[in-house]
Amino acid sequence: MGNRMVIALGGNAIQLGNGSTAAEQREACYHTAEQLVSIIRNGYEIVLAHGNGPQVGNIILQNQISQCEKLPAMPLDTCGAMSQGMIGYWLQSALYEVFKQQGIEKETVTILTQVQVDKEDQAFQNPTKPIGSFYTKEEADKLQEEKGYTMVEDAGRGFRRVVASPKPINIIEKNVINSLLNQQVVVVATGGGGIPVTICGSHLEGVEAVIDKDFASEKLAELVDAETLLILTAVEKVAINYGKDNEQWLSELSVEEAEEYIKEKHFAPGSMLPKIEAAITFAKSKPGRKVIITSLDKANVAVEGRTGTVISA
Ligand SMILES: Nc1ncnc2c1ncn2[C@@H]1O[C@H](COP(=O)(O)OP(=O)(O)O)[C@@H](O)[C@H]1O
Ligand SMILES: NC(=O)OP(=O)(O)O
Repeated sequence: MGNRMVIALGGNAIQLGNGSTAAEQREACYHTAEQLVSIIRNGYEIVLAHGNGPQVGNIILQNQISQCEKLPAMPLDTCGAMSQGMIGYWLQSALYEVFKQQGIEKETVTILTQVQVDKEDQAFQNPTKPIGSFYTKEEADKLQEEKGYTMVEDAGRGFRRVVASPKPINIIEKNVINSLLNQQVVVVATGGGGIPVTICGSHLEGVEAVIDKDFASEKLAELVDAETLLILTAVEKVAINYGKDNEQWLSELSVEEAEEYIKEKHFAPGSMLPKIEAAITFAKSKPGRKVIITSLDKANVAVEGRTGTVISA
């Protein structure tokens, strides 16, 4: 098996600030493709995973605004599938262009990915995953009353809808993803954490949830036997005492240290915490596996070992 890497793209790889038009998000994806090209050129077998929080929330809203008898709103699993197709298209198109410009003979394909979850997962009783736009308190109260949404305050930035976020158990399309990697194809997979499904006999049942993309990327990295999980976000390194006077940026983090820092609450739930939890799971899953957390613009330098936070057993 070659040198495999799963790259989990954070929100800013697809959407910069509030730029939510197709042109603006395509521009962000093009920038992402430019940042990743030298890693791809260096011979890694790459799977790109990505989030979908803002996009799936917007698809749901578009569905509801246009809803009428002849245009029924689609359920959340189907909206998740739409977001995978849309973002996969933008990434495929951006990589096609950058490969052509740089004379790289590679193809990219997006796999619509279904991810198995447990229907008894406690997450269904306690929705925690913020999706879509931010609202004022008054707007949030109205949505809660009219649509029955659960709305919560999100890190001082306003109110957002939260949905269930069960843990990924298995990736239904793992074999085809592995085959494509063996053929040196760049694969976009498990977008938006994957489409959550439960297995009911011979039937896959889509469920109303959004899986965390860091946990899904970790599962994917295990199932394709990757050596590295590269988590790209908005910060160059992980910090302890983040945002405080005694903030300390970390270059290396052992699993034991990470577990201790979680207990001391150094990582914000819903943002850095799932990345660290995913990193611990992956680093523990097999000797030699490591996770790098860094920013999109430092991805190359971090893969060369010159920045980022490396988490290993
Ligand atoms: N301990 C920490 N160290 C570094 N960043 C942290 C920490 N705790 C919270 N963060 C915040 O978490 C953000 C990453 O989470 P988020 O924006 O949700 O991820 P994503 O890039 O996957 O969309 C960082 O940009 C940073 O603002
Ligand atoms: N599905 C998911 O985790 O998306 P975000 O990373 O955009 O929140």
